Parts: sequence; structure tokens; C-alpha cells
Amino acid sequence: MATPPVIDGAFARWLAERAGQALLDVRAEVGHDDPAALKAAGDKVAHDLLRTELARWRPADAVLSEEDDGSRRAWVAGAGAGGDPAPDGGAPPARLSAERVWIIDPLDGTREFSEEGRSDWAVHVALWSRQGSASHQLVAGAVALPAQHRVLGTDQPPAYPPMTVGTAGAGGVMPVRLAASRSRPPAFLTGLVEDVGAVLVPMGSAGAKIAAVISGEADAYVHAGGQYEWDSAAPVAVATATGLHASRVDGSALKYNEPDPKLPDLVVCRKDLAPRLLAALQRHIGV
Ligand SMILES: Nc1ncnc2c1ncn2[C@@H]1O[C@H](COP(=O)(O)O)[C@@H](OP(=O)(O)O)[C@H]1O
Ligand SMILES: [Mg+2]
Repeated sequence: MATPPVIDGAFARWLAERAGQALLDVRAEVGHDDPAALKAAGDKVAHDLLRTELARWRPADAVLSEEDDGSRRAWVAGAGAGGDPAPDGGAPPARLSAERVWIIDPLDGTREFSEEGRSDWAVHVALWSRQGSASHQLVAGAVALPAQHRVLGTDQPPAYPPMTVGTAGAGGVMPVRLAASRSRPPAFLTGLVEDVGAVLVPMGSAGAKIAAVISGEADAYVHAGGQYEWDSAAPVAVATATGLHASRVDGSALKYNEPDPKLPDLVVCRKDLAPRLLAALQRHIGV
């Protein structure tokens, strides 16, 4: 058995790459005839692999995974998970007192994974640390894009600004290329696009969209209306490691390993574009 890297950033890449390969194998084996079966098989294979390797190589760390039972429930002090009566006496989840928590989305863009020919799906592996110095406290992360044959990671942050920026978004001739969900775009998106003079780049997977901003295929990613910590933790770790702006749509800091794992909105873009985009967002979401 191969021994994984000791350094957390390289370990995150190692994990994401392996889960990504397992997902490619599942896609090839199961096929696309039954999308629901393919989604379920992909979620399970990637989650099991990540959980097993984390238990083996980082046994002292806590894990928050999309595919864990009860992962979406908020912890409410004195009330138990989600405000329900607490059958366990109300003990908080281990992650809330842990020094280090792996925040993982074994398969982001599950819908696109099940659609033949699409490459906008990803594996997210992020590490949150109580000692983390950035406001998001993410200290390592990797995003595998298996069908794009690439892995982005904090261990080797891509160059900033992206190579393909050109004059886009700088008030020049090129419009801002705005990546957004192809299936659940924010309600204010049409108004925002008109206001900023943007062109829309619809895509699946938060990881794939943030990867597009990191590599310069898009200038910004805006989301609102619902998401969880695992949807953005790893791509935000990589984006900020490269020098990109990442925040809530009201400009406030993204926070991870919170009692409530909901993190419903975010914006990721180049730093030079952030003031203009955040000002436009204020007009459209009324913050
Ligand atoms: N309104 C919403 N509520 C909850 N999750 C949402 C959401 N909109 C997007 N997401 C989640 O964010 C991820 C990216 O979404 P999209 O592809 O639409 O941009 C998806 O993760 P999963 O594929 O891991 O479920 C999706 O489930
Ligand atoms: Mg997701």
C-alpha cells in the first residue's frame, strides 16, 4: 500500500486524486442509463474512500462530509441537533471541539457527474484548523476535476492573476464572465448580469466554477440561495491561496466548522474586480 504524503496540502491532493479516479471508474462501470443509480454509486464510492483513508492516516482529526448521516443538521446549544430534543443528552458533534476538521464533498456536481460527457464535477477535500490564521481558518485544500484531468491544490497554488484574464472585467472592452449554477442560479442573477455588463457562464459544481475562476476561464463566481460548507471549503482554500477574493455576497468573511453547516452564498473573483462586484451585489440583494 502506498504511503500518502505527510504534509497536509499534499495529502489533500493525494486524497482528492484517488477519489477522483474511483469516480471515473464508477462512471465507466455503471454507465449513464440510470442517472439516479450512478449518482448514488458515485457518492458512496468517493465518500467511503475518503472516510477510510482519513481514518487510517489522520485518526485524530474530525470529519464533516456531505454524505454523513445528519451532516446538514445545525447544532443548537441546549436543544440538540436542529433544535430537536437531544436523545444523546445534547452532546455537541466532535468537530466543534476538534483542533482540526476535514471538510469534504466526495462528489460536488452530482447532477453533472450523472450526465454523459460533462466534466463539471469535482472532489473537494479541505482542512480547517482552530489555529488557522486566515478568517476562513482553512489551512489546506484540494479540488480534483477528474474529467478535466487536473487537481488544484494549496500545495501548489496556481499563478495569479490567471494567464487568460486579458482585459475582462477591467472596464475595458471585454465583459465580465460570470460563472453561476446552471440548475439553481441566484434569483437576482439577471439583474446583476445587466448591471455589471456581464456574460453568463452556466456550469455545474461549485468546485468546477471556482476552478474556472482560478484558471481564468471565468472572472467571477456568484452563488446565493443555499449551499453547505463542504460545497465551497476546498475550492475557497485554493482560491485564496492563489490570491483571489472570496467572501459572502455582503462582503463579510466566509466561516467554516460552524455549528450550522449552512453557508448559503459566496462570491469568488479577482481582487481587482471585487469592489465593483460587491457594490453591484449590494444593489441587487439589498444588503
Ligand atoms: N439552493 C441550494 N441549496 C442547497 N445546496 C445547493 C443549492 N444550490 C446549489 N447547491 C449545492 O451546491 C453545489 C453546486 O451547485 P450547482 O452545481 O448548482 O452550482 C451542489 O452540490 P452537490 O452536487 O455536492 O450536491 C448543490 O447541491
Ligand atoms: Mg457539493
